[in-house]
Amino acid sequence: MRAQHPDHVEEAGGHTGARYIPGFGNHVSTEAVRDALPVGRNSPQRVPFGLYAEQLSGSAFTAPRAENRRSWLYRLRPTAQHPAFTRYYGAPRLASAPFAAAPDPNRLRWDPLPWPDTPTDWIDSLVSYGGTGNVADQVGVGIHCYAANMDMQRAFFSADGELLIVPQEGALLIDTELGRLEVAPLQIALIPRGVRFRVMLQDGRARGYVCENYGALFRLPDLGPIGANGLANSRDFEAPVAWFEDDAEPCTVIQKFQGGLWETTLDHSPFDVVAWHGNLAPYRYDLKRFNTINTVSFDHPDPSIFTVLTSPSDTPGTANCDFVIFPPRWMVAEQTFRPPWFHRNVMSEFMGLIAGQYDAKEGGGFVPGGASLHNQMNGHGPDKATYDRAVAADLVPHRIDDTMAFMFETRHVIRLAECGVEGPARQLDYDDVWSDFAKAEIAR
Ligand SMILES: O=C(O)Cc1cc(O)ccc1O
Ligand SMILES: [Fe+2]
Repeated sequence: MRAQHPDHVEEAGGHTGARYIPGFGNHVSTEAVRDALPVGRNSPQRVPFGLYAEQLSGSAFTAPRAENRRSWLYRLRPTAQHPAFTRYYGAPRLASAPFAAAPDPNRLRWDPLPWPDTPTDWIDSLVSYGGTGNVADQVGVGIHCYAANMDMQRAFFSADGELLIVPQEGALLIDTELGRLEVAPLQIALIPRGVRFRVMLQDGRARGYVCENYGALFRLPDLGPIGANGLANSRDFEAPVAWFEDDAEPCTVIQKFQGGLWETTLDHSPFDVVAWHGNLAPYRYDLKRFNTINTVSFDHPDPSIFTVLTSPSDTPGTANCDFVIFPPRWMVAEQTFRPPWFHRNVMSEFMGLIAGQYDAKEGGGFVPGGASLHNQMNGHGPDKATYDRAVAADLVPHRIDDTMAFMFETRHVIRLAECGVEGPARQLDYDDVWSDFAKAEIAR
């Protein structure tokens, strides 16, 4: 199976055979079998090889052109060919907004999710920490973590939103209907709503974070005065080339639909798309390619300068969700308190740590795989160890290295799922990181 098309560049496949097409939201064409892709029309009377043409919509048909996202898939069998879905009662800790618990204003922090003690695949391992908005209104996000130790032998899709997957430990091979993605820690994957996929664990086990975006599709942020280049560059997002299985083994497909899980069993592989074209695709992106921009004079810029992807809301500049990272960078600000400042934010902040140490929490407690939540208007910022060091520091240029924290920042208050409230990983002493600050004394 080899993708052949003159319109795009394809990198050589690694040991998994995954190959990629660069560019975010580009209109691409890819075929795993020569001449499988119809030319000049989306739905010819007779598709090459008798393949079935199917449109996959990521936006309403009538969405403005700049917002319009869809792809055409050419497959061995129509997706419609499946028995009825029945309720699935696995993945017991996966849930959707709105969550019933009363919104909690407290600052919260969690240790990493423990590894499962029985074989657990990616889908069954998902634990919802919380979410915003309402899945039924296509507003808000679900925030989940996974800690899995078994390859998925089945396929999954969320009808409720696109999935931003942030691996923290263990590389993933994500087989999707549109092709295969290799995604290691410090890379991310973005899987469109409805696209079926399965997650294989390249290192035997894997842990990470998921933002399930019920709202407007993630896109690159506007750059304003930054100019035409910078932050996450479009060309560094990679879509997979077409890849398919011609497999008559039964395959269970699980879908998440309005918060509920449903399953059916196909008598064939759902990964049977031989060719596709369009601008709705899964992507991977290497966070190490982020062009980090920061102050070269004074003061600590707002963290929006580190936005990788944004899902806008109906109010300009006020995101349904921003995905923000805190990558390695030089700190050179003069006469400045360099770490994150104390603040209260109208937006709500869920943070995770992929690697290393976060520059607001030198005192410990926020470790790779862990998480924290600072909801709307609730004060937070550097811990005491960070503060003490920063006010005493000699402000020579200093490189923050070997680190990668991230934030899902949303305009809506993050309500906790049951596992977020009661999960064994919840730290009960988080408030203490701010309890030891001495009162400032006014000299009279
Ligand atoms: O709270 C946090 O640690 C995230 C954060 C970082 C920063 O540099 C400025 C604001 C902000 O919310
Ligand atoms: Fe913050």
